[in-house]
Amino acid sequence: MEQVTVKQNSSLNIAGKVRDYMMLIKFSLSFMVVFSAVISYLLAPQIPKQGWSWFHVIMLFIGGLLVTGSANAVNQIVEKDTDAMMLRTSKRPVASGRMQPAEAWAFAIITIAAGVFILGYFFNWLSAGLALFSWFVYAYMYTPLKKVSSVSVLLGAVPGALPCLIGWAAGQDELSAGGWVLFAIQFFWQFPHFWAIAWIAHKDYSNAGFKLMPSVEGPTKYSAVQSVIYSLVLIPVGALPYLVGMSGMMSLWIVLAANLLMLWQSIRLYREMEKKAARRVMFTSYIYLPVVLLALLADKIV
Ligand code: HEM
Ligand SMILES: CC(C)=CCC/C(C)=C/CC/C(C)=C/COP(=O)(O)OP(=O)(O)O
Repeated sequence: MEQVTVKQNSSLNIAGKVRDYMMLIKFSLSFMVVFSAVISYLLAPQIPKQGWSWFHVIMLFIGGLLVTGSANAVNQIVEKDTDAMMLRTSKRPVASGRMQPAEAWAFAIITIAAGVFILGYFFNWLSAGLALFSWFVYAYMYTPLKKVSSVSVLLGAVPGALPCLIGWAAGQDELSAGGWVLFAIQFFWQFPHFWAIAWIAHKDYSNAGFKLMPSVEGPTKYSAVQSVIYSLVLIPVGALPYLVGMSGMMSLWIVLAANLLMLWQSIRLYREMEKKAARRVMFTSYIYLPVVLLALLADKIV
């Protein structure tokens, strides 16, 4: 009997540890961040010419996940006290005390080193350097600035959009127009994405002393109109891949439809001014990015 409980406990501990590390790297968010880098890599013109391999796709995914995971681990160490004050983040491993900061630091240092090496060795040092820069801006500039001013969101959108340029650079070994176009789409997308989340969690954020929405009062008409404006900006920006010759008519219409949906949901938020409407914008933002990126890739393959 004793033997069985020891075995059960150890498998429970392992499962708990895995769950903690998945939370430490914010797996779902990091997965999407790296997904955007991989699609950008496959969209780089060099790739079909050189031919692409599953090995390189997997190595880019692993390298990107290590770098992004490290960035999120540093973020959660730095924000452990404020994470503990918010319902949404209080169960995170470092904030809850299940994981010591020293362990999270060890993870963050090993993963950033491994991630940058993988990108540099299997792709090029341009993409590796960009990833390190993105890691630094997110962990050491955006994160500390969050409690100072909502300008932090503008700053955070840079590392948030850089995965597109990192993926492009991994394929092209240069920062050409296509990479910047993908960067621009992901850059502007982040504002309606995040402000919808901040709208829903405004009370949580204020309790922890964060000022992240366009207006200090949080969910106001001014904040809602910002989402409408950025959703409007996404319409011409979303046409850029077609205008620079990266994609065709099929994705042009799909991206336009996705942009109009984002705009419609933002307008409904402006009209209704309720959490329900903010939730619609948030879920639309989750669907928007994969739809747009996959449409651009499909246009290239088909
Ligand atoms: C200024 C930039 C951004 C900010 C401030 C931001 C903020 C957030 C926050 C606070 C959440 C909620 C996480 C949770 O539920 O605990 C979230 C969720 C998410 N974000 Fe963003 N985000 C940004 C950029 C991005 C980028 C660049 C991507 C991907 C390319 C992304 C993808 C996601 C995904 C997939 C989720 C859902 C994760 C989940 O449900 O656990 N976000 N974001
Ligand atoms: C390649 C590379 C290193 C990319 C940068 C990493 C990265 C995770 C970018 C996402 C952008 C972002 C600001 C997320 C929100 O973090 P948050 O701290 O506001 O979220 P939280 O409140 O849930 O902690």
